Amino acid sequence: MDPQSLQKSKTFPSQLPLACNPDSSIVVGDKSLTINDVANVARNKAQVRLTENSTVLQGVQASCDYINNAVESSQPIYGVTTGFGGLAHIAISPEQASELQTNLVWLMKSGAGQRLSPKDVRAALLRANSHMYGASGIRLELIQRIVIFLNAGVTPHVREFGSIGASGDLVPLSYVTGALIGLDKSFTVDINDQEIDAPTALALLGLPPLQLQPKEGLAMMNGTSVMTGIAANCVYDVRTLLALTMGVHALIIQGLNGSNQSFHPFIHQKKPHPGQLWVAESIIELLAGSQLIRDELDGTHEYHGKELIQDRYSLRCLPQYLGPIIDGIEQIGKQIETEINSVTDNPLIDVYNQVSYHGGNFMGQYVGVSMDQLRYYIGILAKHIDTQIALLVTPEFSNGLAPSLVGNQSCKVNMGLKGLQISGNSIMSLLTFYGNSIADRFPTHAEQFNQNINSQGFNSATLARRSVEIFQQYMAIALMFGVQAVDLRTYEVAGHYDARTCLSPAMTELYSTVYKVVGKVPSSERPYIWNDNEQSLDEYIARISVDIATDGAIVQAVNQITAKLK
Ligand SMILES: O=C(O)/C=C/c1ccccc1
Repeated sequence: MDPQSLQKSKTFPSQLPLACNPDSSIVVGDKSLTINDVANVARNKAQVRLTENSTVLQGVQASCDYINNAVESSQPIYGVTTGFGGLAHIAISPEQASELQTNLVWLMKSGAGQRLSPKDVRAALLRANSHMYGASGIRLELIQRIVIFLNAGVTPHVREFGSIGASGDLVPLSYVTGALIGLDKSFTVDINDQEIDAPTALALLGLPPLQLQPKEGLAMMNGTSVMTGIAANCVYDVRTLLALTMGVHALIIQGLNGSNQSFHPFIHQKKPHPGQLWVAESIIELLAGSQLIRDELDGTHEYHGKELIQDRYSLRCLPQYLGPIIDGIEQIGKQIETEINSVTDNPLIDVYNQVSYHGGNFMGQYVGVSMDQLRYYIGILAKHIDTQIALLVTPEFSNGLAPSLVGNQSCKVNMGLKGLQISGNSIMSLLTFYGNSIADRFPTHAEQFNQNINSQGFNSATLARRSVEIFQQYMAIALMFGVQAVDLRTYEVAGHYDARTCLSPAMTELYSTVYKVVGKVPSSERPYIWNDNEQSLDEYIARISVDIATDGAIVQAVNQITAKLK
């Protein structure tokens, strides 16, 4: 077919009116979407609209025309005029081509376990982006429904188990598809934290139930969008957690009266890995102006014959340790963005040349392997912080801080942050355990041996989601240690506990916010924790971790660090 005629002759259903301001919308179908775009839609409810670019819209329609022609002329195309997977030898008549697609939704409605969070399902609805490439044979009307659901805050309920991540996320996406078309009352959605059935939701949106056409079930369900949506949200969260990790180290180094010398550019230019350079530069900025550190950037060595002349590795080698993690997470981000902007179903239609290709873009191996790596990185980030905390609480290594960072030492029953450390120790072990891989544990016999290699990408992503949530709890503990440590160090240096006067300016906002979130203000009289019986530390952990998980004030306090991460 002449591509020129494609552009001229096709007509398209008019766009449904959307309740949104098009200027601030995220446009799907024009350009590549970023992880930030996806997170913005998923968490901040940014509005979405489809491109009006006529070439793109014509491509979508042309892919449907291709499928319809193939069905009418009884051409054999996998999953359109044949059965699925290990049953792909079964011929399907044109009369049953539509029923085949609806049936796929029913047979894949076999998920188990809890529901995924609305923000992860919303991220998955960026499947619309994949369909706008015009290679899937799915009607614009169905793609528009995804956008309508997103903008109206209607989120299909999807279960946490059921995808091996090979033929994409068939089981999870069956729930999305069934809800979009209003197939049955057993498909349910969330609207404003309320559960309603999908047909009722469609009625509220003023939409009729939709009959799937040939290829449309496969196009909707045979892709990586759920694992990719979860992964995008996890990468977004981990960038925040990386920035907070830098903040925690900057507090702890000050608490330990560490030196800034090991971050000198001379050292890192001699081993110029991008991540290592970035960490060293950033830590120098985060420590600048502190009265709590040993300022040795000029090459002098403060030495009184008592302490080691140089810091222990968890401080001195911080850029070399964190560098590969920074670089690795940047690489993961790039891979997830490529996956977001990919067509991940099968077969794919080349409307320009009027052919279709059998392939396997639904294999979620990039997500599986990258989320394995993400969890591994989270584990070793936590282990590093755990080591720093061990230095803080042990007088032999803390350069003069009270054991277990006890606040009021005159009260002998005070044991300080002992419980908090043990709680953190228990979480760190979990995080390193979650760092184990799952991509290599795939069943080799799945689906009549058709899916005999598979990615586990969905499981890897849901494990990453859990690992992120646990790390948020851990981060709350780490921040409490950092704040208590700088308060106690301030007392050593200045004879009072208000660290704002001695701390590096770059760290004062994070410091003050960790106070504010638990309803306290820094004071010269007392550190963050004074007597053990004056507060419930578990409530502090809960408040701080909720703030982190909801992009609250603590996250805003490290915005400048996050902005420098790619
Ligand atoms: O082999 C494929 O391309 C797809 C397999 C499959 C299996 C079951 C349902 C849908 C797709």
